[in-house]
Amino acid sequence: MFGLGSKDVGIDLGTANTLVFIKGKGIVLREPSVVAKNVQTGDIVAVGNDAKNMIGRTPGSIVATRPMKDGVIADFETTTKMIEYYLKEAQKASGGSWKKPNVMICVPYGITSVEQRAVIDASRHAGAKDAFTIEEPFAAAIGANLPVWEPTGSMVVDIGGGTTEVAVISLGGIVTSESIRVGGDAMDGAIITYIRKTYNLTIGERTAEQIKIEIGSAKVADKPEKMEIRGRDLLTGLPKTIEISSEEIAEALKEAITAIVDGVKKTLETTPPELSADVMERGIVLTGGGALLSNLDKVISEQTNMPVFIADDPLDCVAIGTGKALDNFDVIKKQQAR
Ligand SMILES: Nc1ncnc2c1ncn2[C@@H]1O[C@H](COP(=O)(O)OP(=O)(O)OP(=O)(O)O)[C@@H](O)[C@H]1O
Repeated sequence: MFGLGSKDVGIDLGTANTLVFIKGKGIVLREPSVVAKNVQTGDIVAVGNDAKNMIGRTPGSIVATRPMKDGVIADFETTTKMIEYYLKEAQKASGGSWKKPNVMICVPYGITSVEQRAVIDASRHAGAKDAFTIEEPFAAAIGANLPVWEPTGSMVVDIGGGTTEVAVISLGGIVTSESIRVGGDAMDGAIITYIRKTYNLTIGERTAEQIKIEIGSAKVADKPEKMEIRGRDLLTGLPKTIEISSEEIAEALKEAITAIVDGVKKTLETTPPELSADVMERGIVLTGGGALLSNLDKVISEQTNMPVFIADDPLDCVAIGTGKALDNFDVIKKQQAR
C-alpha cells in the first residue's frame, strides 16, 4: 500500500528555509529559500546559501529574492527554478541511480487551491514524477511525534519565517486552525523599525535576525543581555555602532508575540471541548524556528494556562513530518481528494 521507491523526496518549502528529505536517508539538504537572479538576463545566479550571502550586497543587475515570502508562492517561475535546484542537489546527495522521484511538498495551511496547484505544477516542471502537497501544521505535528492518527486532540503551533500556523489535529485531520501572517520575518521587521525609530540607525535583515537569535525574547529573563550592532546612521549616512539591550528587543517584539498568542487563543476557542481537554492534558507543542525564541513557550503557557513544550529539533519538524508522510502516501492522497 505504501509502495514508493526509496528515492522519494519530501520538500519543506519554507519561506525562510527549504529542507529536503530523502526516504531512507533523512534530511539531506537545508538551505535558505533565497534565489539570486540577474534581472537583465533573467538567469538564476545562485540559490540557497550562496544567494543568501548576496542579500543586500548585490550589484544593481543582480537581485536576491525570497520567492516564498509570506508563506505563498510570490513568483512561480523562480519557485520552479528553486525546486529544480533542490531536486538536483537531492539527486547528488542520494548517490547511485535516480529515477524521477515522487515528491511530497509541504505547503502552508490555508493556501488556496490555485496556489496548491502552482506548487504541484512547479514540482512537476522541476522534474518530479508526481507531486502531492501536505499541509504544514500537519507535517509539523507528525515531525513532532504527536499522535495525529489517533482519536485524541493534539495542538501544534508552527512558527516559521512568514507564517505561524496553529492547528488542532485528531484522527489524521485538522479539526480547527489559524494561519497568521506573522512569524520570524515580522519579528526581524519589528527590530529594524524599532532601531530606526529609536536610534536613527538602518540595519539589514540579516543583522535583525542575528539580534533576534542572540538576545531576542518574548519576555526578558532576570538577567538582561546587551549586544553591539552596526548599521548606517540615517542622519550622517555613515556607519555607526550602538549597544542595545534584550529589554529593548523584547519591547520591539511585543506586537508580533501578541499576534501569535492571540492566534493560539483563537484556535483554542474554536476547539471542541473533548479535544481541548486532550490538549490540556498533553500540552501545546511548538515547532518551527520561531519556537526557539527565548521564553516564547513560557509566555504562551502563561497566557493560555496550558502546558507548552518545544518539540525536539523544531527547525526540522516539518521536513521530518513531510518525509514520514511519504510512508502514509495513500492516506494523504485520499485526504487531498476530499
Ligand atoms: N534561535 C532562534 N530564535 C528565534 N528565532 C529563530 C531562531 N532560529 C531560527 N529562528 C527563526 O525561525 C525562522 C525560520 O523558521 P523555519 O525554518 O521553521 O521557517 P520556514 O518553515 O522556512 O517558514 P514558514 O513556516 O513560514 O514557511 C526564521 O525567521 C529564523 O530567524
